[in-house]
Amino acid sequence: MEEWDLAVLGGGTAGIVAAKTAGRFGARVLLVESARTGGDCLWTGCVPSKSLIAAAHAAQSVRTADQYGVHTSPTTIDDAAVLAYVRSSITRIEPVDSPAAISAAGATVVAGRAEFTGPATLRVTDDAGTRLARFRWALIATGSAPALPTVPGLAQADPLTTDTLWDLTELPRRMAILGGGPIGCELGQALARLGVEVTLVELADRLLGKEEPEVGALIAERLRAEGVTVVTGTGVDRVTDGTLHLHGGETIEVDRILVAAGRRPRTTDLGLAAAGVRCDEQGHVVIDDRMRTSNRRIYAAGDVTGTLPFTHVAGVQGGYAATNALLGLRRRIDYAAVPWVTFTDPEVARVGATLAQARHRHGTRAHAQRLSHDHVDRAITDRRTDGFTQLVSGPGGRLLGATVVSPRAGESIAELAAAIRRGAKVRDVAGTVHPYPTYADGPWNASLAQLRADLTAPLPARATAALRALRRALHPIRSGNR
Ligand SMILES: Cc1cc2nc3c(=O)[nH]c(=O)nc-3n(C[C@H](O)[C@H](O)[C@H](O)COP(=O)(O)OP(=O)(O)OC[C@H]3O[C@@H](n4cnc5c(N)ncnc54)[C@H](O)[C@@H]3O)c2cc1C
Ligand SMILES: NC(=O)c1ccc[n+]([C@@H]2O[C@H](COP(=O)([O-])OP(=O)(O)OC[C@H]3O[C@@H](n4cnc5c(N)ncnc54)[C@H](O)[C@@H]3O)[C@@H](O)[C@H]2O)c1
Repeated sequence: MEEWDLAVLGGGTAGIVAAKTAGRFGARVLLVESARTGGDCLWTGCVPSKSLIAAAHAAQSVRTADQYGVHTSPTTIDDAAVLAYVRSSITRIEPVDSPAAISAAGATVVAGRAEFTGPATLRVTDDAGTRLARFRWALIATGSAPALPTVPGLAQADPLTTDTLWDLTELPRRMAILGGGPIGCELGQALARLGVEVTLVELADRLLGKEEPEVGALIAERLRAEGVTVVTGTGVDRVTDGTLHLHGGETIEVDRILVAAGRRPRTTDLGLAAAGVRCDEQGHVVIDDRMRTSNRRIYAAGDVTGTLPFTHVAGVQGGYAATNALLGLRRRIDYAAVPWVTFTDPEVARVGATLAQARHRHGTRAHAQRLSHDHVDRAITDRRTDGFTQLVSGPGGRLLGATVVSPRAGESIAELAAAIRRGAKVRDVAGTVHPYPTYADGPWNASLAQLRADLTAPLPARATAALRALRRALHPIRSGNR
């Protein structure tokens, strides 16, 4: 039977980073991938969606050029060319995630399905048959797949998911999207900008329910202004012949349905019971802060764990899991300082606690400083004052969380993540000089506003008055030119 230091199940971001890390340590590493290395991010997630968003952004820039005095002829969208552009981005990034690149880092890549047969053994099934392998450590990195809600008639309507959307050769004229989370909002806006008549249906009362409450309303308003029909607080009762029947009795006629209603972990048929690996009620593999499962030889990383389902988290978890297993280290992620971005326009960038979460923990000592981007010069020169920055602080002015809504908000959030990671205070952000005029003035101006507010509190105000009086006494104004 083959023997490996580390066996990796799944060749998405988590698996690839783990395999490359372990390979570079000189370990004997096996990576088994059942579909194509690169996983969700490369083939069906981040890369195609951000490319579609780039095309949609170009269309919108042309459409709104008039406001800057730039006059253009009506925009025409060439669906086939847009979709070819999306595929070209995948092709450009794919070599980094290819079997050749993973092998070059010292790991062995096998195309096949992996499943545990015991606490330290695997079965790998490929075209040639099955083989057994023994491992010292293993990493479960099998990711997640789109979840289909149980709506009568939905499955028969041949709904699209983000697994199949990218296979289209032309865009439908009318599309309903079920789910107003990051996928529904990002793709809903992009598809509408590319000429699709989009209806976005969200079961909950607001879009982007994990963000600060005002974010959902702001994004809904923006989507509506761009022609998207946004329906919140209602679901779909059934689907018949291209018609969605909503809870309230309203009907919507569409050509295609895109389901963006969350994801489920890929943990069935992995032999987890035989391996002694525990899952939670949703099927996510339960891990501790070192990414170890209930079987101490087996680690898990990425979407399959149900922690924060983002590529950057999957990669770091994969790298740390490999390091912890092979070198016996105790590397942990500081989840309170992990940022993420929803790539709508404006972007919604977030790190750490919302105000409600901070209040839950610190009561009235938690505080939010909010700044409208009406006060950010770059937003004014770009005519993009529709965003805001909110800094959430706790006892002693420590920064606990932040939300930035603006163009390029994703670029502004990293400094706030670094500040939270360092345990910095809002006044530390204020004390850092930022370049003018940038969208980073949002966080900076918010922190300065907080500092000004703090200085008007009774104690600092008295200290300032005392210092001012002392300085006046020491430096009297003299008459004449001496
Ligand atoms: C439309 C969309 C847009 C997104 N945009 C962003 C974004 O902008 N930024 C961001 O950070 N995140 C984004 N995400 C989330 C991101 O794609 C995921 O968090 C990330 O890809 C998870 O990586 P992973 O390695 O955990 O899983 P995956 O990438 O899903 O990889 C798992 C791999 O395991 C393989 N596998 C499964 N079972 C087996 C088995 N038994 N044996 C062998 N192989 C197996 C699968 O084929 C797959 O290749 C987006 C997701 C979607 C759907
Ligand atoms: N920019 C990014 O980082 C990015 C982009 C896209 C996706 N992702 C990740 O991918 C994952 C999946 O995204 P998602 O948007 O599918 O999931 P999600 O769970 O974040 O949102 C799904 C939404 O669908 C709604 N919903 C559920 N059932 C419904 C129904 N029957 N009808 C109408 N609405 C329904 C839910 O209330 C929820 O708001 C997320 O965890 C996200 O973090 C990240």
